[in-house]
Parts: sequence; structure tokens; C-alpha cells
Amino acid sequence: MQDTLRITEVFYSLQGETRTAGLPTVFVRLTGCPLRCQYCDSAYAFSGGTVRTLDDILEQVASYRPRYVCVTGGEPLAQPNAIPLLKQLCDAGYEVSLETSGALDISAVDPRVSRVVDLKTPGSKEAHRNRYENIELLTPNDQVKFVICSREDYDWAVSKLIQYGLEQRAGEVLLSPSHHDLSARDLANWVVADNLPVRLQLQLHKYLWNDEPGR
Ligand SMILES: C[S@@+](CC[C@H](N)C(=O)[O-])C[C@H]1O[C@@H](n2cnc3c(N)ncnc32)[C@H](O)[C@@H]1O
Ligand SMILES: Nc1nc2[nH]cc(C(=O)O)c2c(=O)[nH]1
Ligand code: SF4
Ligand SMILES: [Mg+2]
Repeated sequence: MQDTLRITEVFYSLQGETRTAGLPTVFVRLTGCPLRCQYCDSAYAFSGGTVRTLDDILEQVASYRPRYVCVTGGEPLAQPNAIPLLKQLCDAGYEVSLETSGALDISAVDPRVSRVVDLKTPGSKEAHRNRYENIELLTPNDQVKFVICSREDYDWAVSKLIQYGLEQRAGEVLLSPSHHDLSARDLANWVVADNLPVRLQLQLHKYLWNDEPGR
């Protein structure tokens, strides 16, 4: 029996988020998530999907001849075979990133992978799922993200930034407005007013293609 994963979609687009925003990237979206963030834009990946072998997934990724590959979901780390998938993508020579909720242990992820760890804010309604042990594992190859729904979420994110010295641990600290909840302009103005050591990130793909799946 070959290793398999349940997959919602594999597609080639422009990375809309994180430090590689704007770069052509293949996305591998794994099916299923144990969280239910109130803002989730990928709820179509909670169920369904197709069971595929790792070899089959790697073959489709290779067909696009990409430089960057992003493994996302759903929650990728909810499937144990996400770990060998990430390793094999690195072995194939891609620059690999992983989008994760931060609710599951990130320690087994190949160190070549840039782990994008979302610290869930109170506005997500899933902040009780944060696994704070993950913070100690972060390296400059990793990124921490806060999706901000309100001024209260922003103040909470600033307190976590200071409490854990996040900008010393991770290569990037990203603040993203929750799409439909908060204007990017308000968040931008708060970041400048407070002179924060963070990067504002917008979801570029939503400006380009709205909220279509597969983009
Ligand atoms: C769909 S999740 C999949 C990976 C993983 N489950 C996680 O939450 O990181 C990918 C990223 O999109 C973010 N996201 C989801 N819905 C969003 C929204 N409405 N506005 C801004 N970011 C959103 C998540 O917070 C997460 O950082
Ligand atoms: N273009 C594009 N960039 C993305 N970056 C992270 C995404 C995600 O859903 O995790 C995503 C996505 O869905 N589309
Ligand atoms: S953890 Fe990620 S995929 Fe799961 S509900 Fe939250 S944003 Fe959506
Ligand atoms: Mg998305």
C-alpha cells in the first residue's frame, strides 16, 4: 500500500500571502481541518477531496515546473502523511512553505520548509486551540501570522509579539486583515502609528481573482 493523502486541489497561481507573495507557486490543498475559524475562506476543503498517492501528487506538482510550492488546507498537519510529502517536495528541489493553524505540533516538519504558523486571534473564535509550544521551535526560516478581525485582535497580537519576542524568533511576523472583517487601511495605519516590526500582508489573490477556489 503506497502512502496517500486526501487532497482538495492542486493548482498553479501567484502566491497571495507571506514573504513570497507575488511569486508563481503551486498550491497543494489538503482536505480536512479540526478547527472552524469564523472567517475561514477555505471551508470547501473541510470535507470531500480525493485520496491520492504521494507519487501522483508529486507528479502533478512537477508538471508545472515550479520554483515554489505551498502546502495548505484545511489543516495539512492533521494528516500524518503531510510530513513525508513536505520532505519529498524539498528533496525534489522546490522552495517549500507550509500554512498551518498552529494547533498541531510542527516539530516533525522538514527544517527546509518555511513553516507559516498562524497564531489564532480571539476574533477567529479558535484562539483556545493555539499550541504555544510551537513558538519555541520557530527559526528565521519560519513565519508567524496573525489574521486580525478588529482593534481588539490587533491589541492582542501586539501583546503576543512583545511577550514572545516573535520578531527575534521568526524570519517574518505577518499581520493580515481578516477579509470582510477589517479594512486593510485601518490595520496599515495602526502598524505605522505603533512603529511595529511586522509586515502587513494582503491576500493578493483576492484582489486579482476575488474569492474563487483554485486561484
Ligand atoms: C485557509 S488556511 C489553511 C492553513 C491552516 N489551516 C491555517 O489556518 O493556517 C490559510 C491561511 O488563510 C488565512 N485565512 C483564512 N481565511 C481568511 C480570511 N477571511 N482573511 C484573511 N486570511 C484568512 C488563515 O488564517 C491561514 O493563515
Ligand atoms: N493565490 C493564493 N495564495 C495563497 N496563499 C495561501 C493560500 C491558502 O489558501 O492557504 C492561498 C490561496 O488560496 N491562493
Ligand atoms: S485552521 Fe485554517 S483551514 Fe481550518 S478553519 Fe481555520 S483558517 Fe480554515
Ligand atoms: Mg486561500
